[in-house]
Amino acid sequence: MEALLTAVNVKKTYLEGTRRVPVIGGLDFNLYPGEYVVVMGSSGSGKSSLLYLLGGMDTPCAGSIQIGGGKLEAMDETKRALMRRERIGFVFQDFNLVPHLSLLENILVAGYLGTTSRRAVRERARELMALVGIEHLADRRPAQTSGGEQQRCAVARALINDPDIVLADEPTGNLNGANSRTMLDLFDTIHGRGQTLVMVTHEPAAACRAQRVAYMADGSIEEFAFPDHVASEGREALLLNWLSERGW
Ligand SMILES: Nc1ncnc2c1ncn2[C@@H]1O[C@H](COP(=O)(O)OP(=O)(O)OP(=O)(O)O)[C@@H](O)[C@H]1O
Repeated sequence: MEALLTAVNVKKTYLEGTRRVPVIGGLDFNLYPGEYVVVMGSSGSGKSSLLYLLGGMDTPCAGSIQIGGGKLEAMDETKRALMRRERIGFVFQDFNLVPHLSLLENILVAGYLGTTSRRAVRERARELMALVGIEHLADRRPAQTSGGEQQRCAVARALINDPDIVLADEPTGNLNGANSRTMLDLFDTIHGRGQTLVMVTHEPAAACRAQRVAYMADGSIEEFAFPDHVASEGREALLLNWLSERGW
């Protein structure tokens, strides 16, 4: 099967004053259509940096990232913005909703940037609000809703342009246990509808929902795939064992 997204020998170095700080040092990664991949790694290992690079929100210092055959590094900012809008949905840990807009408006503005008619965007926004279970909160502003409801709105916003790939950066990091499970169930639903997912998480139990784990250490990736024959109860022990061998 052809990869939907390919990263080849990707490097990222940040400048801190005059000091160069290497974070990603020659990383390879493939994402196939319909996959659900989790990214793990210790704090500061570069998980968010990787997600920003994969989504075309930041550019690598070296190497190549291709989405659907298009090379991100060959695109100018306008083309990259178009690619992001059409192909990528991003869910942030801290929701990133516009405070003075209602939940519905937060979803609509992301859809109005595209070429779809406003009427079709409104219909889709209503459908997505129902999917994530916040249709009764359409007119509320973010501050008038709970963290879990805001994150569900952020997921609906990420889906409004029907992206090929949804990238989620610790989407349960600011949620309590019950809301976190609701969010993970929602990702299961989205994955079940055929969307390709990449989620950063620190939680092994959450990681067990995915098909494989990309573990970041020393600027590159090691991968763990859950064996098909292992029942869901056995997955966490296997993953924890694998992670502990890597000093997690
Ligand atoms: N814009 C930036 N400028 C300079 N350094 C940065 C920048 N963004 C990230 N870094 C540094 O790069 C390293 C990786 O950061 P990143 O946020 O990607 O890690 P992470 O694995 O997502 O961490 P966490 O789990 O704590 O969120 C960190 O040391 C961070 O301080």
